Amino acid sequence: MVVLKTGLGERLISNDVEGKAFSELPVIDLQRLQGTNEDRKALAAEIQEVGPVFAISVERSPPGSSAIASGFFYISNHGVPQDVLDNAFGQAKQFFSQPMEKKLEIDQSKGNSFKGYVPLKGENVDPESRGDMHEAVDFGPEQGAAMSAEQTSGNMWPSAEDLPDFRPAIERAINEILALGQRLFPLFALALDLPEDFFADKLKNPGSAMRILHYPPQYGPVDTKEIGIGAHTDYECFTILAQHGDVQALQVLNSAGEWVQAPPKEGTFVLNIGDQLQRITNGLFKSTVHRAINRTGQDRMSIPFFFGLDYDAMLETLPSCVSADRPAMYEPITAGEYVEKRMKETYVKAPKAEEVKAPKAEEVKA
Ligand SMILES: O=C(O)CCC(=O)C(=O)O
Ligand SMILES: [Fe+2]
Repeated sequence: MVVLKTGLGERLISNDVEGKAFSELPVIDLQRLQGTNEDRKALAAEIQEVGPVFAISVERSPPGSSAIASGFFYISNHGVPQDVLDNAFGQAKQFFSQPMEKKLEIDQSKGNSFKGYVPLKGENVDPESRGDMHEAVDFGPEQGAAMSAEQTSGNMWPSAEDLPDFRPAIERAINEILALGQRLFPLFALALDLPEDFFADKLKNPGSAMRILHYPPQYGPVDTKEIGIGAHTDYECFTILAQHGDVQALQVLNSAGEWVQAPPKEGTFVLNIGDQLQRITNGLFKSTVHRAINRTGQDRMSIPFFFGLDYDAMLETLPSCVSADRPAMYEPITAGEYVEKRMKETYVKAPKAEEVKAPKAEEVKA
């Protein structure tokens, strides 16, 4: 076991690379989201239940804590049409297949809002690691807010001459998944025994981002300090993750500190809880530690959508999550300030990226 430092404290993790085989991880069927109040309450109860069964965290919990939901499940019947995701992945493949100089036309360092292209090893989510073995391109909702006065909200798009269908496909995916996040949030309110619309005034313009990731395969012995994406928690309230095809790479930390595989499941997204929900619930909802290692020999793509509160909303501990033996653990901070701080930590530690190349199978074998 080794200690992982996350943005919200330390967690113990095993240093096994392969991870435990996939065993029953919960699938929550969202069909009933459109149903009666009773249907939605029953769904919220399912979200409460995944906590104790799939307690992800072995973090040193405060006295008297009991995780309501520790944060990792699949969602089915989510209402995002499959063709929206297929088109987004199709366009993503075309984007990543371009020559490096084309991709660097929208290099993230050209803007100041964490949007645009990030080459292999251009970021590093785990401070103990040496850079993540993926390339990525980041976008936000077109009408999105900036995280802080220092920043803009602007997206950078590849040229319409090179990739004419890219922007419409990606914007459609952003809009659909953003709307799914808005539909899901009331369930989390219900799971906290709050009125469904409790968070509505903090979700007028959710501080959100959608990434498209490409993980080249890694061969031979894999150093856990140089994997697809190092062990980390996400910064927002929850992440809605689409995985492309049938390529297994995502691993989630279970309560024993072991890595459990989370393979793609047709027609589902993976949903994991992030730091903002952990903060406002005073740790009742756990921000799930996860990572990705692509050892399949195939290229992998995924699209995480990070759904957070409005950047100007205050992350304040809910009074119902505080008690005499469970004092508030986190200082109030705006959602934008929190995400910006975590993003800056992620990018500054990465090595300079220009010349990092994915290893080829034959080079490793030689
Ligand atoms: O690609 C994946 O499966 C996970 C991506 C991820 O954890 C992230 O971008 O935060
Ligand atoms: Fe993540």
